[in-house]
Amino acid sequence: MTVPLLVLADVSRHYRGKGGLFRTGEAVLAVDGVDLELHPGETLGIVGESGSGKSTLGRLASGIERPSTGKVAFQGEPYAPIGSPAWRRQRRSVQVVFQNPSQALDPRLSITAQVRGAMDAHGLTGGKASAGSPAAILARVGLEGLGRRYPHQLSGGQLQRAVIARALSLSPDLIVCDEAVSALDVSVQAQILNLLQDLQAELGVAYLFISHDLGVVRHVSHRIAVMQHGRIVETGAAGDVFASPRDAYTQALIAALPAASPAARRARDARRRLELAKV
Ligand SMILES: Nc1ncnc2c1ncn2[C@@H]1O[C@H](COP(=O)(O)OP(=O)(O)OP(=O)(O)O)[C@@H](O)[C@H]1O
Repeated sequence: MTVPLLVLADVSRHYRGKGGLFRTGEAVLAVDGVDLELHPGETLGIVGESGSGKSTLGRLASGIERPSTGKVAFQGEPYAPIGSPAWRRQRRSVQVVFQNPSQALDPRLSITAQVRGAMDAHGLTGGKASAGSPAAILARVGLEGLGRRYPHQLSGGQLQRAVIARALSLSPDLIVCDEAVSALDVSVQAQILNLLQDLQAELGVAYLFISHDLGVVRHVSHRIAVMQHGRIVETGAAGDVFASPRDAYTQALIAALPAASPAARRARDARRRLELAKV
């Protein structure tokens, strides 16, 4: 067994309720006693309905936010105080890809300038970059020849490729993908998911892959953790969780999935006919 890249031990995060200074709102327990481990080169999918705490978990896992209680360790160390030199090193190793790439990019800079800027900020340009030149990285993610373009000159899929390129330029060990393909058309989603998988095979990067879309998570994950009301209610190998979900909530999520292929649809229809015949 490899040493875990990321460990969350009994991690909780609460937020003070709405209501401002003079009115007391109820506190929200967004993440409630979560234990999980992520190994180098692995993809752990986090699924659950809206408000189940997935994004909060992603922020805790990436060190952007700190737990109210419990411990988060990345490469065996707790995240350093935000802004410290140690934190900057950790920030390089843990990258985050959010849902909306146009918000993540600077509209005033070309794509090449944004990748180079990220590398410069971490002292990775001038031959020190293991990921290669900005042009090589952009080519690797399918943006060859497009580096001089500005964000408004790219499609949604190309923008997300640019965000991935910027993350890759820092040679991260972990990329937290928070609904990274949710805003894209289904065919573009598939291209980006395939790109992420190819990059993992080549570079050994691990993903914490957060999505409300079970179909997408099934496609990319080695293991899956199912969240409900801030807690992990089920975790296991992706195939096992889908083939024989133990928790009633997971079963309901899977039952709500549209059958992916005509063969799967035919099998489901046949099961339904059998069930009807029993009545
Ligand atoms: N900064 C915050 N301040 C107050 N409450 C918050 C904050 N962030 C999240 N919450 C609350 O914590 C709970 C979990 O939210 P979170 O965004 O983590 O869930 P989610 O599963 O990612 O949902 P979605 O898929 O809709 O983004 C929700 O009740 C949310 O309103």
